[in-house]
Amino acid sequence: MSQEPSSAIALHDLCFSYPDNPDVLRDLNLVIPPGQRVGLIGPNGAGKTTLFMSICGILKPTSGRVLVQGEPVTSGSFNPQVALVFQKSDDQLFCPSVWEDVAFGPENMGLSGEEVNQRVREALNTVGAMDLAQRPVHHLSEGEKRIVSIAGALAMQPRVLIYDEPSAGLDIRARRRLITLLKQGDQTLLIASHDLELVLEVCERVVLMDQGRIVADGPALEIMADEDLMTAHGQEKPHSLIPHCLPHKH
Ligand SMILES: Nc1ncnc2c1ncn2[C@@H]1O[C@H](COP(=O)(O)OP(=O)(O)OP(=O)(O)O)[C@@H](O)[C@H]1O
Repeated sequence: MSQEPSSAIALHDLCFSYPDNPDVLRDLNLVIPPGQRVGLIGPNGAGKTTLFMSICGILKPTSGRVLVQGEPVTSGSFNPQVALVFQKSDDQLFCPSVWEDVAFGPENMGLSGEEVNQRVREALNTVGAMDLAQRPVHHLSEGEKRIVSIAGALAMQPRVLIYDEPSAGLDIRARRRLITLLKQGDQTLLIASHDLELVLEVCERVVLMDQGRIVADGPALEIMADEDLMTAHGQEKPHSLIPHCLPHKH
C-alpha cells in the first residue's frame, strides 16, 4: 500500500478573485493532516465554497498553491483522490437515474463494469439509499438528492471528502445518519456548515473564516466555546456548550 503523504490538504498563500469580485480568498495558509476532520465555519459570503472549488481544481487560484495528498492541484482536471459534495445537489446530479449518477465517478476512473457496480451498491448501502437506485433524480426530494450526492462522492472512495453544507434540508433521522457516517471511516474530511452542533459532534478541529481570511484555527471545542470570537464573526456559541438552566417546576 502506498504511504499517506504528510498532509491531505495544504494551502500556501492562496488568493482568489472572481473577475468582478476581488480578494474573495486572501492569503490562506492551512495544513490538514491525513484523517483529520475539520469544520469550516464562517458567515455567508466568507469564501467557504470558493475555497472548496479551489481545492477541487474547479477554480484556478489567482496566486498561491493548493496541494491535495501532497500533489499540486491542476485546475480543470479530474482528481478521484478528492470529492466535493456540493451545497446545491442540482449542481452535482445530472444523470437520468440515481444508479447512473452514483456510477458516474467510478466510471470516469476507468474501473470495470463489475467494480463500478460493486462501488455503487456499497455507496448506496452506506447512505441507506438502495431503495432509490432506480428512481429518476429529478423526482427526488431535496433531502434524498443530498443523500444521493453523498453516495456519488463515496463511490469514488476518495482519500479527501469535502462537504458543503451537508445537513441542509435533511430531516432529523437523515441528519443523524449523516453524522454517524461522517464519524466513521478514516478519510480526511473538510466540512463547511452553519449547523454548528454537527461540526462540534464530528470535527476535532475548526477553521473560522470571515471576509476571505482565516481568522481562527484550533480545537473545535476551544474555538466554538469562545463566545467573543464567535460573535465577532457572526456566529453563535452552540447551545450544547451553554450550561443549561432547567425550567423550575412549580
Ligand atoms: N461566480 C462568482 N462571481 C463573483 N462573485 C462570486 C461568485 N461566487 C461567489 N461570489 C462571491 O464571493 C464571496 C464568497 O462566496 P462563497 O460562496 O465562497 O461564500 P460562502 O462562505 O460559501 O457563503 P455561504 O455560507 O453563504 O454559502 C461572496 O461575496 C460571493 O458573493
